[in-house]
Amino acid sequence: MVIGLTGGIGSGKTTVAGFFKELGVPVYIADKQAKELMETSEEIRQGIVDLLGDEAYNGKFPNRKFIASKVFNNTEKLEKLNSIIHPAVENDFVQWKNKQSSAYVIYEAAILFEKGGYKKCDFNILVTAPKEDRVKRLQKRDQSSRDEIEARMNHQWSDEKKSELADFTIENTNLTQTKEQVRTLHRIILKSGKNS
Ligand SMILES: CC(C)(COP(=O)(O)OP(=O)(O)OC[C@H]1O[C@@H](n2cnc3c(N)ncnc32)[C@H](O)[C@@H]1O)[C@@H](O)C(=O)NCCC(=O)NCCS
Ligand SMILES: Nc1ncnc2c1ncn2[C@@H]1O[C@H](COP(=O)(O)OP(=O)(O)OP(=O)(O)O)[C@@H](O)[C@H]1O
Repeated sequence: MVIGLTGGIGSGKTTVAGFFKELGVPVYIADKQAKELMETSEEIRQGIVDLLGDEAYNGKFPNRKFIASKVFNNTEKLEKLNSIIHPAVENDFVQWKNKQSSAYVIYEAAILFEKGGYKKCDFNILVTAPKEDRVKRLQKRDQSSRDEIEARMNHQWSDEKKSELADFTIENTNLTQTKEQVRTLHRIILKSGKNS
């Protein structure tokens, strides 16, 4: 069974994924794997250089700040970048999933709904948090500017739109309450797996 986990930038999806991991659930973080594939796949490197120019890479390492500056204010380029990276991430996930022997796994991806990945998941969890909380968290975590954060938010659906597709929504403001909701969800998912 695959449980999709998503949420807007800074909502706390990776934090929630960590709570599932503490319960022994295998977790696949799409962002993290995308980063790894960008460093190891020559096909991806060449595709990005063809799209954005030689400045996109320093040797085998992507220049993430440069790439971000080129795509988060250019929908066409972002879509092209996604088309280069996402298929490789999806293929990598399937190979990883086939090696897991647990009752279910978590697939954490920032744009699960936007890109349709939720249709391949048995249940989908949305993590939300007030926009200002998210902006403050990211300014603290990444020293990002408000403009940089909002440029990314502009390429992500609103929480309202995502919540129409989510099977469960975690309002992640208080970490203790969030952790309790994860425990509850864990018990429900295990029980649902027993009946199927
Ligand atoms: C443009 C890149 C190089 C910027 O890297 P950087 O280290 O600055 O950001 P990072 O990858 O950590 O992303 C931070 C957050 O930005 C948002 N974000 C990332 N990619 C996208 C996207 N394609 N669409 C909308 N939001 C995105 C997410 O909320 C993500 O959690 C990187 O985001 C990227 O390659 N994105 C395209 C591939 C992708 O979609 N990756 C994420 C899921 S597989
Ligand atoms: N409820 C909370 N209260 C305070 N800080 C939080 C809370 N949840 C998460 N954080 C912090 O906010 C930051 C963003 O959280 P996290 O990385 O889990 O979000 P994310 O949705 O995965 O972000 P991104 O889309 O950038 O990957 C982190 O520094 C995290 O420690």
